[in-house]
Amino acid sequence: MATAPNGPGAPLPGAPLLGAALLSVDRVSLQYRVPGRLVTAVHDVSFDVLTGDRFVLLGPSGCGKSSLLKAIAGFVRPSAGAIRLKGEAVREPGPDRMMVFQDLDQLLPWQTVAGNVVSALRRAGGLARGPAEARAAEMIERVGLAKFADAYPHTLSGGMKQRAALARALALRPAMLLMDEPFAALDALTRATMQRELLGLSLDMALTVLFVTHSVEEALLIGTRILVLSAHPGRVRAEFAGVAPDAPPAAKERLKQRIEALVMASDHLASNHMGEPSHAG
Ligand SMILES: Nc1ncnc2c1ncn2[C@@H]1O[C@H](COP(=O)(O)OP(=O)(O)OP(=O)(O)O)[C@@H](O)[C@H]1O
Repeated sequence: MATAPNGPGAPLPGAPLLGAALLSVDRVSLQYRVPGRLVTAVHDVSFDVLTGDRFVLLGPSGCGKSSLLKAIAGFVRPSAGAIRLKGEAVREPGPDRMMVFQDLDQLLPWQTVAGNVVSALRRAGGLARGPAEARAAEMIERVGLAKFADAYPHTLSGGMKQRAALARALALRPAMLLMDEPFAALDALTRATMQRELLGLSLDMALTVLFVTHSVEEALLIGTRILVLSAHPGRVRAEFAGVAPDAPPAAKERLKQRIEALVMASDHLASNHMGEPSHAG
């Protein structure tokens, strides 16, 4: 486990009270078999996510962030190491780990916003229609989409589609919300609004969030902790405690510069080692 250079374990002012390790990623490597070779996506990665964390995986394109999230969601099996949620090995997808993707078209197009949430609650959550409809209405209200509960996805803006996807994920009351660059496809203004809303929701609902991004600014805005991965294949470079929202701008800028320098150094290292050790025959 990497140490946090700016104060390991110290809770941020205004941050949720962090609890015990909810998720443990222990020396995980992920490989894909493609014709004639193996592609190593991440190598020997370890970290813990605590209850109440907004834990950010930060790294350049191709460093294996999405692959790690997919493995935690249970879609991809590690080639080495172990992933445990509440001490139990993760073997398959489950409603305790709901994912929101970057893709703006992750809703079922033939169902309304409410229909999408109710379907998920009935299928994955095992709820009867009545309770599913009540819980869906509550979540849709929470994400600010009450007036659009009966709208079909193609009539919604990108931000509204992501709100609906968030409502669907949160309605299942997952132990952990997995977010794979969920705001990357939105315009800058909507992205900033959604980031603020996610922070508000995570505090109101005491969410545990694992958030993937390649934006240092977004990582600093969202993260209570930030794990920096090297370029392909991803390895842990360092873990940082985030900055409190009310921290002096100079403190934020200093941390931003340290993280940016690390990300740039990783990129540089990777481009000097092209073709090395990521691929094995
Ligand atoms: N299904 C797959 N089959 C083969 N290789 C894959 C597959 N998925 C990902 N990879 C490879 O694994 C590596 C990591 O990819 P991944 O998408 O996890 O990175 P990422 O950090 O999320 O990238 P980005 O920020 O661009 O989304 C890349 O080299 C990619 O080509």
